[in-house]
Amino acid sequence: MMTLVAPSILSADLLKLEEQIKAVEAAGADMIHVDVMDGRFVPNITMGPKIVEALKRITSIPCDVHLMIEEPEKYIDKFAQAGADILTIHQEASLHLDRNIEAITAHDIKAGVSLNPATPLEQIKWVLPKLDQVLLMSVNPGFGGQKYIPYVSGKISDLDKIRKAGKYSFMIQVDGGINHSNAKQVLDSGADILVAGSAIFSSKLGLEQAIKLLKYPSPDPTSI
Ligand SMILES: O=C(CO)[C@H](O)[C@H](O)COP(=O)(O)O
Ligand SMILES: [Co+2]
Repeated sequence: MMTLVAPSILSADLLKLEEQIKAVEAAGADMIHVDVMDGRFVPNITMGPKIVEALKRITSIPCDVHLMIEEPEKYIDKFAQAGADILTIHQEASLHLDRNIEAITAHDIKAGVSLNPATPLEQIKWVLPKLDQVLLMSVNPGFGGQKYIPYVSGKISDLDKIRKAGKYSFMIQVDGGINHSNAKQVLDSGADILVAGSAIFSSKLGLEQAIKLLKYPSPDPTSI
């Protein structure tokens, strides 16, 4: 399976957003990851549907919206109408997870569910057949630039085994602390989509090389 890369604009230069989005698209980014934070589910506040609407005017790659908000049911319609192509909600924030997934798919867009690092896979067992994407957080959500939590690699491979055993079609997206040194082992564990913010937008290598090295990671990062 081809590795997909989703640059998180949380780490982009907001004053150069259009230029940077076009640059990552040209460099081979597969989707744009938009981190929505409400200051309640996570201790940070970021962007809303207006950003999604604006992005849709300047890029043709899918808009992958990661909702880190309480009561996501209040905003599903708004983000879908703004143009989200993939809408991911957190299991921990969803009292009625199944109903929320149905609300997303009713818009004919892809539905994802995300789990915090310590949340067991068991929590989403029964909805796996309904999902297009499972987003495994590999940092505690809220901020870019944090360190990858090593035990998440075991969780990725457990989910990959569950996917194979159940013949499910969801993609496994991993988000948080992904860089050129750990990308290969995250992919080897079973991930399909790597979300990366600081490893792309804060890279000294430039956007193009930064994306290329995530898509085709070297087995020996010290050789980069
Ligand atoms: O959801 C997120 C944080 O909650 C971000 O997508 C993630 O942290 C990306 O940033 P980085 O690659 O710098 O860790
Ligand atoms: Co994210």
